[in-house]
Amino acid sequence: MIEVEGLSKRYGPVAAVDDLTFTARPGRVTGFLGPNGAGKSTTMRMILGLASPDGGRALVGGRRYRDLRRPLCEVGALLETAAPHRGRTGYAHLLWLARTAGIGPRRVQEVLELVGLPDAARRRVGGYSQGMRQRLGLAAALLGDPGIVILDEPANGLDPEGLRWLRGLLRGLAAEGRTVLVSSHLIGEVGRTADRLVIVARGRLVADADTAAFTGDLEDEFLRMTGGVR
Ligand SMILES: Nc1ncnc2c1ncn2[C@@H]1O[C@H](COP(=O)(O)OP(=O)(O)OP(=O)(O)O)[C@@H](O)[C@H]1O
Repeated sequence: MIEVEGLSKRYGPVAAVDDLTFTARPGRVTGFLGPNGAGKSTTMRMILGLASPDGGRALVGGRRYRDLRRPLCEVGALLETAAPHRGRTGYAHLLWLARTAGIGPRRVQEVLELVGLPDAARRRVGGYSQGMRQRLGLAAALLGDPGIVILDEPANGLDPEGLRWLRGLLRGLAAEGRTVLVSSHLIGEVGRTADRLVIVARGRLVADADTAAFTGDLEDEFLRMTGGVR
């Protein structure tokens, strides 16, 4: 479970996140949607202890991220900014991450297969396509077999086959009882996968409902809700 309660963060005059409250529950894919600059990445960074809130709090499994004893095994994250070293192979990158968390090499092989990268794993990351880098990032997020998965724009760089694969992966993770929070500015893509949609605009919550409750054209509703805030 991820609990965000009254979370706020300002950057100078910009209220990046403004009194935001929502919950992402286990066994569900929660889509975290909003236009560019809506505050999605800032929220995820605060959940992961990478930015400090000016107000409110974010809990993962009932605790603050920085209080987790084995963070990689409790919360897996894919962030847009977390780029692996280009000169390393995908395998070496994951092995290095695994070692920092006391995870064995067998799990590295497992996650590489899970994300469809076993052959590319011995090549240097610098030669990867954007889609392959996303898959490597997903492999890193899943390395510790975490019960909570937080993914910032995981669909970026994926081709249609990759998007279909990602949908299956996310549904599978939720079916295993994990909490899955996925940000996107692509409403159509997330609407096909998520059970629940949390929509933000200019740092504020504008909708928090089951996907099934959105009965009209999802894109029209999204644009209507996110266009006229304030
Ligand atoms: N480190 C920072 N310094 C200054 N302003 C920032 C910083 N990080 C984010 N912002 C600002 O906060 C607001 C929210 O940004 P954020 O990246 O969280 O949005 P987002 O919803 O993730 O957008 P996108 O879909 O484009 O990634 C934006 O106005 C952004 O310019």
